[in-house]
Amino acid sequence: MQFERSDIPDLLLITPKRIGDDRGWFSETFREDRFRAEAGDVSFVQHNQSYSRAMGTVRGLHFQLAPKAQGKLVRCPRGRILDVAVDLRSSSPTYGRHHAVELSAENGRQLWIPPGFAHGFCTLVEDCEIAYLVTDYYSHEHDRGLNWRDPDLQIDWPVDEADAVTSPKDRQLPMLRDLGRVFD
Ligand SMILES: Cc1cn([C@H]2C[C@H](O)[C@@H](COP(=O)(O)OP(=O)(O)O[C@H]3O[C@H](C)C(=O)[C@H](O)[C@H]3O)O2)c(=O)[nH]c1=O
Repeated sequence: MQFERSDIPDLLLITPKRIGDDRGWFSETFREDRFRAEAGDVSFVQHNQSYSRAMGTVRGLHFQLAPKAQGKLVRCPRGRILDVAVDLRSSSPTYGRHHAVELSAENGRQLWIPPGFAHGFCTLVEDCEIAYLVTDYYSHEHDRGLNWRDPDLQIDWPVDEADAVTSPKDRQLPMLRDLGRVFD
């Protein structure tokens, strides 16, 4: 299992090893000891999975406010997505900056996104699933978001607004400049 630091401190890219044989391969996709050695004192309480039918589906950019802020360990066991995390920590030197990475069933890569970030993704093929561990329970009351189309974020999405499949909720999310201070 390989851990790589990204250009945004605290965001980690994880590539589990695959042990191949005549049947296929086996991979340890999570080990608490290795993960905590790299990410610190993190524990997970919920596991999520979502399926997106169409290529060009955009979910996000979402986060939960404190005290229900969530860290997320994201993987794509089916299909291929562009996964994006935006730093919303007001005290961070990389506030407002994002990291985008392709996660896929083929590359087996995972992205660790600590609390303090907005998270979203765009599907690159049809029939995609993402599966992710989170460090706090879902709370509708604390659920917030940032508009994926915000030009200030300078995210190079592989789909334009007219062709993207999005939820009504996501289409009405605020721009970063209107978000205010959400994380210290
Ligand atoms: C996140 C969540 C949602 N729900 C319910 C709420 C709605 O009735 C339904 C769909 O929720 P939503 O439209 O928020 O799902 P996504 O657009 O996939 O949102 C997620 O996708 C982005 C990329 C994320 O990082 C977050 O985990 C999460 O915001 O599932 C639950 O019951 N539990 C949950 O943990």
